[in-house]
Amino acid sequence: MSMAMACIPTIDLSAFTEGDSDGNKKTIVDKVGQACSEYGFFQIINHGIPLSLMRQALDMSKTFFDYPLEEKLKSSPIPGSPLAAGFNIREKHLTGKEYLVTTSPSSSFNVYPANPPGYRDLLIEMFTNMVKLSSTMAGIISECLGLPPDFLEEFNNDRSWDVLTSLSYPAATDDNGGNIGVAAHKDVSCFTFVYQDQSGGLEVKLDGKWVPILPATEDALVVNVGDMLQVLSNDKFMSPWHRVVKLKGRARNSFVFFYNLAGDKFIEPLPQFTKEVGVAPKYTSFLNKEYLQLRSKTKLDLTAEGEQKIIDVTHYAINTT
Ligand SMILES: O=C(O)CCC(=O)C(=O)O
Ligand SMILES: [Fe+2]
Repeated sequence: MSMAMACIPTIDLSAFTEGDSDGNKKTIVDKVGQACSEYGFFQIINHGIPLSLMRQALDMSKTFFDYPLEEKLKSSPIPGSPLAAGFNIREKHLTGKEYLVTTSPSSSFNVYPANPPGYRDLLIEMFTNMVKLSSTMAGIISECLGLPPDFLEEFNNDRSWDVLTSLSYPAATDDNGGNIGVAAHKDVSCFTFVYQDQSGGLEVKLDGKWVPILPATEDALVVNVGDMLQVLSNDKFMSPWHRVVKLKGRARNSFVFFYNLAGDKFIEPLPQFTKEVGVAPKYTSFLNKEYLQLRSKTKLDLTAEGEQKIIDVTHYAINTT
């Protein structure tokens, strides 16, 4: 276990976030590329998001989730809102998990909690910081795929589909639906950032075994590849199976940012990984929104052990045999 844990690298981004020589940037690009193709997971430090902001956001998030349900329900999503921005409690009876969704500050659908005072501003600041970091990461990932540095950001220049989720998981007890907080799944995003508290609980499946991803440092962010990068890169990068287990005696809080592709985009493997290199595409073209809808119908939390029940992006795989 400890050997496998050591495999998931922690990558120092300071050459990108603080300005540094191109030589150091190249080393980072190589490390990210290697982590993306081997594990689909890595952690980043010196990523430019201040620890004080992340701490405050996590603290206020705990305060918010500790409120009585009636208070939290005041921030319920506007009916018909596209990304369910606001307080959600969908699978409470199964996992005890609650979450608050924030989308782009320019969206009119966001529902920000009125309390605790200042939480709204912190959510907006977290979102804005995550977007800025995702732009840096999109550049790094473009480069490690051998694409021009601005490729992904130009391909995916609509930030209205990005989602910041603040999550609250209760401690595991014998009577609250077992130990699963989020069942095994792969993210539908292009890539994802996770800011987790010090509890642990996030796990990635490597060589058939669940491996914990403990925060490397208090300000470390976990990064994982999502389905969209898997499809665009024609499987050069794979979206990893992961899950969250609840911990005995320890509640858990996290912030997750999904750098998503626009819903009205048709997605298929890029010519750079197919036509131009003489490789057959592994996926048919599909409308992202359609896939997101399919996925939102599958209840991740209902299938604690059965990852095979979840519709994933292999739904669009071309059968080459
Ligand atoms: O809460 C976490 O640490 C991760 C949750 C997760 O995997 C997800 O929401 O997709
Ligand atoms: Fe996930």
